Formats: sequence, structure tokens, C-alpha cells
Amino acid sequence: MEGASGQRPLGVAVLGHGTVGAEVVNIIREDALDLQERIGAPLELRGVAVRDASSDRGIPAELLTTDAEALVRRDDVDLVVELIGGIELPRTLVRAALDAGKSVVTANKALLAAYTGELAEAAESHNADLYFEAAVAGAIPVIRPLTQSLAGDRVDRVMGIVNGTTNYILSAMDESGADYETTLAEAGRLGYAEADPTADVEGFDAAAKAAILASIAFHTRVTASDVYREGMSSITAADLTSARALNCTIKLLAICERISGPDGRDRVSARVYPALVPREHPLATVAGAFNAVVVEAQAAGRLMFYGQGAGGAPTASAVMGDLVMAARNRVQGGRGPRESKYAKLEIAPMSDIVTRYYVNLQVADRAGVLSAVAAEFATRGVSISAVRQEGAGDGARLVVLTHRATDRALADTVAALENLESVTAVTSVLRLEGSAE
Ligand SMILES: NC(=O)C1=CN([C@@H]2O[C@H](COP(=O)(O)OP(=O)(O)OC[C@H]3O[C@@H](n4cnc5c(N)ncnc54)[C@H](OP(=O)(O)O)[C@@H]3O)[C@@H](O)[C@H]2O)C=CC1
Ligand SMILES: N[C@@H](CC=O)C(=O)O
Repeated sequence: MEGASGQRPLGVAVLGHGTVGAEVVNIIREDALDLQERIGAPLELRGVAVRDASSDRGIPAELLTTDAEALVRRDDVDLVVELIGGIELPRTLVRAALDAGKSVVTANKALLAAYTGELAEAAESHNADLYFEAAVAGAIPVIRPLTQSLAGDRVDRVMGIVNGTTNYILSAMDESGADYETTLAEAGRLGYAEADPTADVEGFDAAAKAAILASIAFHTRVTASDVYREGMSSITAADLTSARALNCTIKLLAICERISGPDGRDRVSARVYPALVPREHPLATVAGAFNAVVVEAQAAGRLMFYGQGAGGAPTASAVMGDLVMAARNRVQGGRGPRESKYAKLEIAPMSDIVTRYYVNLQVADRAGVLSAVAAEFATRGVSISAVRQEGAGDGARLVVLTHRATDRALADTVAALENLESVTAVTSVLRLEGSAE
């Protein structure tokens, strides 16, 4: 049957009706006429796959199914929107869709970071679109600028806050001294956190996003296992207080860089860790579930993208943008830009990365301790930028901030400090990013 536009309707299957899926289904149903105008053909919702089809979700019961695979394979489905989460089931469903020549929109960064090559090749060989704007930084357009707007430039660096849950927690701890557990539970209630919030707080979600960003920024294939990762669950109120004393805050950062290897050839570094960020840096002011991504490209210079990084409606905005693009491509009989020919750049090990360390040590409060600690830095060629003693007696602590050095030298220094007789404990080690020095 043809729509008012004269074009055959495009059948859409939405897999998942949770935080994001429910918003997407609402927009498809409520904005049907506007979408038809923008696409040039009506979108018709063929079904919504869920785990539990018995609950009332405010949509016609006949749309609901627990058989996602059968829904994807229906002949009247042209476009598949995957919003289930996880890896293996969505992989099967997305492959089934692409192999049948259906275009796919997904917000699933874990899936993409694990199987980017396989899925891109399936899309390529079956002439289908695979879009994933929502997989990185929620509502913020960052995938399309990197894959299209900057396709003719050379990107050197992408650094950002790409996880809303952890930014929500760190901002609340910093601004009001809020408690970690309470704020994490709140992030879950607000729909920011993953089904298993370990993915957020241990940096897996940000690492998956870093893999996607590095892949498209550097036209190479980077998977989640290539990303160096540290989570933020061990950050304490004391760390934030010390950061404040240095005029910094703490943010979970994803950093993707093109760096030169020892043979002069380009390599890629992708890493995620909580870092001190100077308060005057633009990323320091990004609060709550907001995300921001700073891109440095040779001709464009520095660009910054900012907005809501998590939550049902913001993420649905990015999903719908992709769905409209994929649908338009169908109407016009083509497909969007392909994955760039990939360069297979080597992954640089973390030990080669040059960074700055902040080290917090519990120490004996007696003469000679400072020089013993300083000697461990000096022996490994690490220059100290600032040292401060906090507390006295049993509560004595030394806070050391270094100048730039390789992560290898910094990590070796910390290992040596752990064995120093006058150091009772290395209480925290964080990197400092975004400083001019
Ligand atoms: N929430 C956010 O802010 C963002 C999420 N994302 C990504 O979007 C995706 C969806 O996230 P979100 O909406 O938060 O997840 P939810 O957990 O809220 O929703 C998941 C949905 O998938 C359905 N589902 C689960 N297993 C199956 C199955 N075997 N068959 C059919 N349906 C199934 C669930 O059904 P039922 O309702 O019956 O339980 C539910 O409707 C994830 O990949 C996530 O990483 C990306 C950016 C932001
Ligand atoms: N759990 C994620 C959701 C969006 O990707 C986050 O907190 O950023």
C-alpha cells in the first residue's frame, strides 16, 4: 500500500521498549506525519520486541512480541532499530537484518566496539546502512561530524566525557559532597546507567565509546579490548578535596590520540581513566549527565561538542536522526557513506603515553621522608611540579604532582614508592589531563 506521498511505506521493527526504545516508539507514532514529510515515505511500525509482552506499555498489544528474530525477518520490515543492549543477542539480530539487506540503527556501543569490522562488512556486502549516532554521547552529534563533516581533514585527537552516569556521580560528589552509592542509584532511576552499572563505573561503557571514536576518527579498527581502561569507583571525597586544592576537578575521560611510534609511523592510543582536569579547562564545567567531546583536527583546529549524553529522550533524538537518514536513503534507492578504507594503525601501549601524575601517599612524619620520596621520582627521570604535605603525625600525607613523563616511568615510580619503608600506603594515583604544561 502506498502512503499519501505516493511512496511505499517503510516498515520499522524496534527491538527493545526500555528507556530509549519507549521514547523512539513514541516519536515514530506521534510524529508520523512530520516524519513522512521529511523522509518522503511513511514509516510504519511493524512490531516492538520486548522480554515481557504481557505488561501494558500504552501501545497496541498486537505490536508487542517476544520473538525479536521473527520480527527482524518479516518481509515487510525494511529498517531495524536495535535498543536491547548486551552483545550476543543483538549481534545475531543485527547480522540477520544486515544479511537480509535491511538497514540498522543501533545505540549499542558494547556491540559495535566488539564487532565493528564484522558488522561494517555485513552492511557493505548487503548494501545496507548501519548507523549508530546514539552509541556515543547520547544526543550529541559526534559520529556524523567525524564520519562526514571531517572526512577530508586529519583528526589528531578526540578527548571527552562520554559517560553520563559517572559524570553525574563525580559532579554531585564534587559540588555537594554527595555520597557515591546514593548518586549511582539516582543515575539508575533517571535512566542514565546501563542495565549493569558496572559497565559505567568501571569504564567499560566509556571504553566501548572510545573504541568507536578512535575507529572513525583515525579510519582504523579499534575494539574495546584495545582500549586501556580504569574505572572511577575508587574515587573518594578525599580525592576530590585534593583535586580542589590543585584548582582541578576529577572527570572520567576517554582519550583517543594519533601518536608517532618509535619508527615514525602513526599509532593510535585509546584510553579511559579518571583524571584531574584543571578548572579552567572546558571539560571541567561539564556537569551532571551532560557529555562533551573535544576534537582536534589539522585544518579545522579545535571543535567542541556538548549536550545531554544519556537518558531516554536525548538518546532517542540521535536514534531518530539515524532512522530518518536510513529511511531517506531507502526512498532514494541508495545508502549513506561507507566505512572509510581502514588503515590498520598499530595500537600504542599505555606505557608509551606521556602524561602527568598526581600521587597521594600516606607517609611517616619524620625528617628525610620527602627526600627519599623525591629520589624515587628523580631516579626514573620524572620531574616533580609540586609537593604538599597534608596532616601530621599518623595522618601525614604527601601529595605529589609531576611534570610530563611516560606512563612507564610514572608507573615504575609508583611501584617503587609502594616499597619505600617511609611510605605506609599509596592512597591514590590519578593522571592530570588538559593542563598546558
Ligand atoms: N539509557 C541511555 O541513556 C542510553 C542507552 N544506550 C544504549 O541503548 C540500548 C538500550 O538501552 P536502554 O533503553 O537504557 O535499556 P533498557 O534496559 O531500559 O531496555 C532494554 C529493552 O530491551 C528489551 N529486551 C531485553 N532482552 C530482550 C530479548 N531477549 N528480546 C526482546 N527484547 C528484549 C527489554 O524488554 P522488557 O521491557 O520486557 O524488559 C527492554 O524493553 C543499550 O544498548 C544501551 O547501552 C545508549 C545511549 C544512552
Ligand atoms: N550508561 C550510559 C548511557 C549512554 O550511553 C551513560 O551513562 O552515558
